[in-house]
Amino acid sequence: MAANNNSDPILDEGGGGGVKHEAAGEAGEGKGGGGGAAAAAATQAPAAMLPRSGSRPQLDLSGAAIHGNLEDRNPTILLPNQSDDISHLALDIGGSLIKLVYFSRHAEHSSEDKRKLSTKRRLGMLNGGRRSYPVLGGRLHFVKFETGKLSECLDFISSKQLHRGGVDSPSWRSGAQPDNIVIKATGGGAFKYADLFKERLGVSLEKEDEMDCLVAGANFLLKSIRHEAFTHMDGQKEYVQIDQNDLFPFLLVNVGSGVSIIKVDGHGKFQRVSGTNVGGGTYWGLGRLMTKCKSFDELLELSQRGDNSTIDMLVGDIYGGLDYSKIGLSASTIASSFGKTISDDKELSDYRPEDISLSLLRMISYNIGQISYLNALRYGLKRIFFGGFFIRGHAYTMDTISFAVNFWSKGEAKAMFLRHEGFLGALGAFMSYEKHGLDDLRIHHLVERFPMGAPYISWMEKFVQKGTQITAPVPVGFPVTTGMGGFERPTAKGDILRSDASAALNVGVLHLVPTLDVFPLLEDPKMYEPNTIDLDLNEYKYWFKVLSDHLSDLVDKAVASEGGTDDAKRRGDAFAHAFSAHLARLMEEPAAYGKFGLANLLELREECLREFQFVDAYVSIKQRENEASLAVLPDLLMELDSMNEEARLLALIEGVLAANIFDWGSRACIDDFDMFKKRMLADKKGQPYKRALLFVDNSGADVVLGMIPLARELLRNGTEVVLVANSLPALNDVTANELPGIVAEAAKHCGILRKAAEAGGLIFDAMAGIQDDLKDEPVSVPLMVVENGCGSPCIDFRQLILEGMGRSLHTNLNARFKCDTLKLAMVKNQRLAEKLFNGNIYDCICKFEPVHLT
Ligand SMILES: Nc1ncnc2c1ncn2[C@@H]1O[C@H](COP(=O)(O)OP(=O)(O)OP(=O)(O)O)[C@@H](O)[C@H]1O
Ligand SMILES: CC(C)(CO)[C@@H](O)C(=O)NCCC(=O)O
Ligand SMILES: [Mn+2]
Repeated sequence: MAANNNSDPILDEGGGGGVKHEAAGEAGEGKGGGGGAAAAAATQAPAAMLPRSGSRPQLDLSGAAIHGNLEDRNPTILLPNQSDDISHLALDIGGSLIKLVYFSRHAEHSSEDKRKLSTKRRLGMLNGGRRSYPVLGGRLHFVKFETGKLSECLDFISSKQLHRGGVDSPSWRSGAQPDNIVIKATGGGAFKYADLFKERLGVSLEKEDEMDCLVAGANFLLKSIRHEAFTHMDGQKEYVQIDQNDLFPFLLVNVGSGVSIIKVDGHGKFQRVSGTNVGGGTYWGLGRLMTKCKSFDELLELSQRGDNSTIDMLVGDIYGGLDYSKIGLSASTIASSFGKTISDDKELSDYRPEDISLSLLRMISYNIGQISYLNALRYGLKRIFFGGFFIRGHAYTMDTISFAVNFWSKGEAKAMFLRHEGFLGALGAFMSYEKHGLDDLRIHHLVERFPMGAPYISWMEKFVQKGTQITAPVPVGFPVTTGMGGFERPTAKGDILRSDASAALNVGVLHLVPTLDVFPLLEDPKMYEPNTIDLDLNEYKYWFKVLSDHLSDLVDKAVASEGGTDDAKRRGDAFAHAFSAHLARLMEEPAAYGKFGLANLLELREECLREFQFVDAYVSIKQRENEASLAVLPDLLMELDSMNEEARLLALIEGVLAANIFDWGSRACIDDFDMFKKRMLADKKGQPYKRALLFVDNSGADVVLGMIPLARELLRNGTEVVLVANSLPALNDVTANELPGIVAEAAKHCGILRKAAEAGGLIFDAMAGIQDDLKDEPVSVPLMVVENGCGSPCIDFRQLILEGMGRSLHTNLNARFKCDTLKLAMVKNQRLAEKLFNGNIYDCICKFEPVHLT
């Protein structure tokens, strides 16, 4: 039988089984599947399309008019009442920083030709004028500016035309000048700078209450963003699982320039119960005066090398080196911040700026923690969420606040932090646009695809210029907390303070993917975890090395796929820098972006490529492999047809697994083939599967000689087949756009495929004029193609556009479904084979999991 000779070009360790065995030395690593494919079959047909939310922006065609020359072939159509492209920007203008949240819709890729578009139309991917191509939904970006540099912010808005809905918006393209653009804004600056915005950008700021916005933003984040909240104690970050039904009440402490303390009882139900004027502005203000630091980050960084005992009066200083244990104070506890400076006969310049900064930071953080606790106590609250940019993701700040809360509450109350810490108000203002209908977003509608950080994406041009300056953050010491209310002096190991540029990597660009939903056939969506193995630090190191080793090869391919132009080279460089920065960031702190599995890591790379406008790095490689495989398909089909049914089924499964390399000593580490065969042969006796979902993986032999023949067998048995493929290119994975063309080619050699593809609307009269004998092929069940909503080598079933089973090794090996499931994969990674099965590279998995009817 035919060899399944292709492999994932980067991920598979062996560089491919069978014919194209490029020696195990090729460093790629496996996303797992040789066939890498899996099929799920349901005796009940699942719902074809998930319902869309009713409150999404609708296309408002009223008053539509042609704008420009009527003789043009494609004149711009002006939709004066189409508002959802406008409500794209919201601001929070605080005393120290301006925060922007803006939404960018993805335009159809200009490289997308008409043929592809018409394929999509046929596949129902264009939905009543609204794009449903998932990654085209849009993104939420987060950017901040110093309030003192307001004009930079205005330039940014203006250069991106954010106030007019972005450069892709109809109003921008048509050159229309809506005379009354209104932008939601909160924070004091919404009042203070309203005139300036009108003057410079011609926009009116619609003021939203600051506290309303803080609460709306916090509630939204806690409800919709996975791994948003975390605790930080003794240098350890831990994500908190938020129970949606048990979120309220909580205390929200926003540490901006000043501090607001709010008791939150529900959506829109809250009370500002306290505040303190000793906040972020105090630390930065006093710090600037006393240290001559030029930036907040510089001040924070200084603190990391500080020793506050030269400045603070400690309990031990007062008690002659002793603890005051009777009231629970250790000798190292600060008795009086800055107290030591009263007795020394010293000038400011005699103190180290490092020590000053640390004393200040401890004083203010501790104080905020303590006041927060007291307010929690007032209302009997156990959970305190801290936001605001004073936190700055800084380990020592968070540890100090947590320490104070923990110490004074005797462990009763918990301090938690938010990844989007400083953007609560801006997000709340953004949410207040009623018309955009984001209010009912559920957790899987907003996918933090990967956190490039706004500066990287939004100003790619800038990034490209500055790319080489972005260096991996340098670890520096951070103080470790000890018991009894005190902190020891900083030790050499520990956390880091990142430059502002790389700190932006902390916050992800949120992709709004309105059509995504949880796969309805998952047995238990709550318990579902796509990643088969946890990435501990060792695993991380291993994968980072693999990905780093492949980077230059990938860049070469990506640049070549864009014609090798200077522009492509520039983007290739920028991609390499950005991706390396992410890897470096994750190496230091694997949890920096929330819990991060292998699937996320691989997706990050794909997303990163797309950010730098590499649409499909493997396009020509995929084409070549498809053509080569299609050329041998007729022979394979003939060979298969000459076999008896049992032998054919085995050959088909082996075909998916590239089983010819069994000869080289590989074995099946999971082998449920006999069970599967039994079920399949029972098909014949009148209970064929109604529908099977085949999750296809690689282009070339994998899909053409593996999955398509398997699909054909199912069709022959009367089972409808849905080929589920990636929505966007990822490595050499076949995409939903490419599949119809491949199926049409394959159908030239096979009546079963042809009739089924016609029944499924995949091909129309493709064979008109071609005569062959279809008498033996009474198939009328359809063969269909759907996209899965993914653009990654792995699949997360919480984020799927349609039903299906998943790639079956790195992700989903352990996932359980409500339908019979067959997971087929070849383990093309020695490490994984050993870890999971005590097996070897090229071992195969044929895992059949029937649903046991009870
Ligand atoms: N790059 C930065 N520049 C200035 N301050 C920063 C920076 N990064 C973090 N900070 C800290 O964050 C604080 C501002 O936080 P935030 O943006 O949440 O408040 P704000 O909205 O400006 O203030 P307020 O809400 O009181 O009006 C600063 O006072 C400072 O302590
Ligand atoms: C005045 C605001 C609300 C402006 O954001 C903030 O800076 C703050 O809460 N300051 C503390 C004021 C107080 O309650 O003492
Ligand atoms: Mn603020």
